[in-house]
Amino acid sequence: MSEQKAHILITDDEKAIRNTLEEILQYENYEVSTAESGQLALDFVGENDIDLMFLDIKMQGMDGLETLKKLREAGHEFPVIMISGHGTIEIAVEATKMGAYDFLEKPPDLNRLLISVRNALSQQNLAKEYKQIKKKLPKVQEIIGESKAISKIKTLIEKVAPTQSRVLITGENGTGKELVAKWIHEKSPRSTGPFVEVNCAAIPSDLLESELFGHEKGAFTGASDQRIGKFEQADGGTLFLDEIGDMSLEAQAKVLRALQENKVTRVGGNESVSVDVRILAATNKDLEEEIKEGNFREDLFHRISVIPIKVPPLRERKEDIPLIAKACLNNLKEKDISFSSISFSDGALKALKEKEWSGNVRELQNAVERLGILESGDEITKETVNDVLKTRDLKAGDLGKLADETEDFQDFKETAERIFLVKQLEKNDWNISQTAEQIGIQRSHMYNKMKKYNIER
Ligand SMILES: Nc1ncnc2c1ncn2[C@@H]1O[C@H](COP(=O)(O)OP(=O)(O)OP(=O)(O)O)[C@@H](O)[C@H]1O
Repeated sequence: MSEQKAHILITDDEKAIRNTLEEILQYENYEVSTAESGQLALDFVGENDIDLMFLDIKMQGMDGLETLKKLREAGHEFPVIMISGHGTIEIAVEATKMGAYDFLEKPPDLNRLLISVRNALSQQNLAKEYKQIKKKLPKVQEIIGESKAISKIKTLIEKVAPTQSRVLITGENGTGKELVAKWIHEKSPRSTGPFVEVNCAAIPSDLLESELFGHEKGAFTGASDQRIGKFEQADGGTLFLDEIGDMSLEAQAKVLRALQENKVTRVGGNESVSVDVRILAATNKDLEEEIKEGNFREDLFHRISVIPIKVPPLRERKEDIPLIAKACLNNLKEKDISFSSISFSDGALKALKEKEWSGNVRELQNAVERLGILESGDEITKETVNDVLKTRDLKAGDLGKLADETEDFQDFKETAERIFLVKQLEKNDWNISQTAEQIGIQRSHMYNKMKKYNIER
């Protein structure tokens, strides 16, 4: 936007003022519109782009301050210069509090008015530029780590991202598979298109088909409207099929057909729709093993795993643990000022490195947050790490040890309960309903307990 072409709206119920301002501003080569009431101004900015508004304070009907309030409530962020013949300091202060850029008294002094306009517009330009730059900055969390394994993955991402190849990302839970998928999208020519994720394990198999391919109105009970599926949503971008190893054989057959034909048919529909989608998939299962057991289609496996990327667990790249822990703490500091002065002692970082992180980076992230909250000083010490993470490391066989170490009955009961629940969930391959049924509690109760004890897969 060049300053000369800026569009200014003058809102004043006095015709003489509107005309004077219009003349001055048009002479300066601005595009000028006028409104004779607050309501008309609100209507106008709802339909037109403007860069600056002059707003009279005392008007019939909705006054200037109320109009300003409504503008801000509606999300309009352009600068507003208030004008008034009855200027008092109090009103000026109130207007400024509500986000007015400046306050001019009638009749406005020409020089003061033009300076205010120029300053307001250049500030507006800067704000717009800032927003654009921010939009262009990658929104994806950086992949932290300098281990050989992570460096290799970063190089691989650079190589495969610009291609159309399908990538299968494997690795344990919480290792960063989704993060890798996001970066492949971000660094690909499709980054301006959508990145759409489907967690195949979280959607019941009878609904997965409609989730992926959409449905026509009335296709099944409950399909009250037509809905487009994830394949169509991802048109021009990337579709990330997370936990693909958990997809039913029926859904696998349909996905295979969609991949072969680059077309999808909505559930209950007759016509197929062409889609331009790049597929990335991830799983924590060994798909070759699943094929042997008849749970995964070999033909689909070959289609999706043109480029395999294996993300190793944290225990195989221990040197990355301190780096990731520090990055997690920095992220927390950005989000929450109460963490701003906390840091790790060298001993604490070393202690973190020695822990078993079966939940990988996700577990480490949660642990760092817990440590940040529970540390009473400014430095997270080795002692706090060992203390806070102690119960987490206890295995079922350590109950005797736990009883020895715990003095408080409530503490003991809760820790034992946590160990029991994790064990049962593991036994049931983290199927929450199944676990709840097996141990004889309600599913909602199970969810509450998992939340209480911060249990995650
Ligand atoms: N190398 C890394 N650097 C920084 N953050 C990471 C790294 N790896 C993973 N993370 C973060 O850890 C969390 C878990 O990662 P992500 O969801 O990608 O794992 P995942 O393997 O897809 O997990 P799941 O199998 O449970 O779906 C995310 O918040 C992610 O941003």
